[in-house]
Amino acid sequence: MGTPVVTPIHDPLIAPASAVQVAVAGSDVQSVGLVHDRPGAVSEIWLDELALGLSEQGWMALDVRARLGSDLLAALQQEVEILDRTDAMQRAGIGRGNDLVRDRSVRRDKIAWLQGITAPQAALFEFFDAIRQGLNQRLFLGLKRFETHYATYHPGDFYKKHLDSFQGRASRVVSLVLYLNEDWQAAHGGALQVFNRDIEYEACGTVLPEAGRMALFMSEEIPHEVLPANRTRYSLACWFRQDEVPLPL
Ligand SMILES: O=C(O)CCC(=O)C(=O)O
Ligand SMILES: [Fe+2]
Repeated sequence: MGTPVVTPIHDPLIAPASAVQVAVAGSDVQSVGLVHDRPGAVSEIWLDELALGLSEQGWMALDVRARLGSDLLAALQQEVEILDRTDAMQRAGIGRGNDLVRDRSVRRDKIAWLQGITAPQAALFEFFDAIRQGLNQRLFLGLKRFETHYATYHPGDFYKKHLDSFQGRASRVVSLVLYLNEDWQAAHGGALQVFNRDIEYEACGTVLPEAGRMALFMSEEIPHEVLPANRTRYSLACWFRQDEVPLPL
């Protein structure tokens, strides 16, 4: 069952310095192009499901391959592979500012923040913003924006059990992880282990990082862990935030 200790994790230092402000307060009433351009990508019924999963269980795993399309998934996969191969990804840290700790006993992944500038990223950002608006309309979370980074876990890499946000910080409120690995088998390790929000040492779900799988959970409530991978593991993490500008914790 692993260690019963939950390590609350601050935001990483390598904050998106030029984070794209994708949302402007009050813009929730506007509809998102994606909803109209690609019917079915983000439907009202699907958003209802997400809101229900988050409010009832605090987390859920689902398949979004058909919603995003295989071409977009493949394009994102290609981007992260290139970033990884060209050493453009930086070792992820824990904490912010002077408190940053690159503690390799806690997490070993490498990350690169997305700016939403390339065509695949722009399409993805549209998808994320439709989710942000849909959750706001249903759960009144007041999510102002999101930030997102690619992550690579090389063989042996892991991320120990943690929470993505401290309770009451009103920073990261909802976490989303999208996986980008074709043909991922259980034997490859690297699963996301999700723990019960009330009984922190009780594992309540496992998500294999197969391309098109998506995990969604409440950042302050759901302890989770990335088990050691024994094959390179690509993913994309996104946090929906209540604060408008990144403030030091
Ligand atoms: O990649 C995953 O499955 C989860 C990553 C994670 O927990 C994080 O980046 O905070
Ligand atoms: Fe996390």
